[in-house]
Amino acid sequence: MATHAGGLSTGTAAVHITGLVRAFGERRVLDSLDLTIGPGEFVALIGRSGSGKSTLLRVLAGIDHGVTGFERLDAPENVSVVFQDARLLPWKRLLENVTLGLTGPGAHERGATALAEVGLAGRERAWPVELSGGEQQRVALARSLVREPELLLADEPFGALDALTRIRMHALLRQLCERHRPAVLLVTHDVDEAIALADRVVVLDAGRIAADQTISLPAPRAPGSPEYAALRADLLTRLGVDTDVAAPEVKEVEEA
Ligand SMILES: Nc1ncnc2c1ncn2[C@@H]1O[C@H](COP(=O)(O)OP(=O)(O)OP(=O)(O)O)[C@@H](O)[C@H]1O
Repeated sequence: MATHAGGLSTGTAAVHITGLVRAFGERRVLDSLDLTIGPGEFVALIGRSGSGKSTLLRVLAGIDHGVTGFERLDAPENVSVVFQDARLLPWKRLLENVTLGLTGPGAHERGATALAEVGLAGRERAWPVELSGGEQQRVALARSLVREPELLLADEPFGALDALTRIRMHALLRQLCERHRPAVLLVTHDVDEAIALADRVVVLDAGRIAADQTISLPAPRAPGSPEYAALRADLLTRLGVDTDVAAPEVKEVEEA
């Protein structure tokens, strides 16, 4: 991508954006946006529908080439993206899906190891159609991480999964990120998902980062503690949600 500096060295930020503008016609969806993500840092991006989350992700992924302007736009060249749907090639076996485009020696072994890391050891020769939605997303994660990206971009990766599978995927993603240490930008609508996973939660509003909250709660971050409830309520308020309606379970905890 022409606007990417690429190839940042260790110790500098994985992502460094200042003054980013992305307009569609007259409408500035991203408006002088500033954001920095450190190496290995896990940042969750939340914001109202249409606030520009996916647009920002597409810019960083190099998929959106229509950036209107910026002062600085540094992102690594080695970026992997995971979407809500796994986007596996149905005519290729799992191992081929994971290793597609991989060059260098040991691609086969690296792919098999990645599949094992996501709990799919021995399924290398299976076809995507034989897998559940959650299993397909595991393959998508393996395909992303086998490339050892400096930056992992994830756009609602668990949005189509049932609640139980989503919780399992949270644990898996956290574990994989601790092992591979990519910088992560996770777009999510789910405030609880953001708090469960991220080192920082940033809120996108009116084209800019309106809030940037470091999450210092100890793991596992189960809802229930007053600190969790306060953080959740604060983030929901920033999203314009009435927290009295949105968090009945928090009220019950407080009343108990
Ligand atoms: N190619 C395009 N042409 C015109 N407008 C666009 C285009 N892509 C996005 N937009 C507009 O930019 C705004 C931001 O879209 P984007 O998909 O980034 O929002 P989002 O925060 O990811 O939304 P959601 O949470 O609903 O997925 C929306 O109003 C959308 O209509």
